[in-house]
Amino acid sequence: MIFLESVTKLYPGEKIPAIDNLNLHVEAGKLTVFLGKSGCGKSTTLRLINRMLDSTSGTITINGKNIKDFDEDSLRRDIGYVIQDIGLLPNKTVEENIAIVPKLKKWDKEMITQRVRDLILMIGLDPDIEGKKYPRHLSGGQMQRVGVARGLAGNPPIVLMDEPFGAVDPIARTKLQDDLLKIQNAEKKTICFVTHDIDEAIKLGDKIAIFNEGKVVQCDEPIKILMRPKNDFVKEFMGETRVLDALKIIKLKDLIEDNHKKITDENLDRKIELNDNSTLYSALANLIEKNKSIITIVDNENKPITEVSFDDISKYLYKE
Ligand SMILES: Nc1ncnc2c1ncn2[C@@H]1O[C@H](COP(=O)(O)OP(=O)(O)OP(=O)(O)O)[C@@H](O)[C@H]1O
Repeated sequence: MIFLESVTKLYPGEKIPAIDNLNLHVEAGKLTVFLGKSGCGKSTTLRLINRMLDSTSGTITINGKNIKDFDEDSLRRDIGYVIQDIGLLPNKTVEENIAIVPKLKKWDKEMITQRVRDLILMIGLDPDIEGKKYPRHLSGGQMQRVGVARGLAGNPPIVLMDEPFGAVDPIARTKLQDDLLKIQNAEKKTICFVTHDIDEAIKLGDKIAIFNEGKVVQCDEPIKILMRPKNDFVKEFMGETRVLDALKIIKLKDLIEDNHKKITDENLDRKIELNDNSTLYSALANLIEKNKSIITIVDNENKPITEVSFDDISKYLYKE
């Protein structure tokens, strides 16, 4: 849905382009994380997409149409933009801040009130309490939430988020990430999300685009980035614990569906209860803890379903 083809951006007066012949395909309805070290061109790429910046060369299309052929104002209204320093208007309440784009889009009053209310609830605040407050009366984390709500308010199909949770403490950040995932599940926006936090990228991304020196080196599902890094740069960037990170995101039930074995040992001393959140990491931790090579998987009534060995985990991790 968003295609960047051979895009280059040379800032005026600079010798080295910030974006250098970059190619990227951002899929519709998915959250694509732009991940990379400081200065590798993530924010510049975001700003090229909503034309806050114009490229020096190359083509960017949205749904097949060159972004240069869109009316600039309507392009920006249809692309939500959430930044770390969210710039809420201080003289407007939370609900008024969130209502800005719907008002610009001339939605009817009732629709605006409903959308604003729904969003305030979705970001875990109370429309009748925080909704009536001014930004200076909110905590940093609450302000970030309002920034996210404001970016989504006009129901834009595309949302660009530039380190939106960078300035909050780790606990508030985890909650913000969980809420974003919930909202994304319901709204299925095309989101480009900039971060340099690997854990955040793995948790949020349907896809992760790894940036280096103004180029996208690899754009894939998190599991592929972790287990099939395209080159040494990606491998090193994801770090020496990348295999453990992969174990944490692979569901145990996926391995079991793929590899259903009969129970050979009824010893329930080495068991793990299967639920939707069980991962290969929990299975492996259990194997190590019990110092065994096979573990029995039971359902929530303690009935054995199957068994999983160390080898099964290792094979599944590396399967094509
Ligand atoms: N207005 C500007 N004029 C000149 N150079 C710029 C300008 N903005 C950014 N750059 C340079 O372009 C390169 C890419 O910057 P960009 O902000 O896109 O990187 P980034 O990956 O988003 O970094 P960070 O994670 O630190 O925000 C950097 O070398 C930066 O110094």
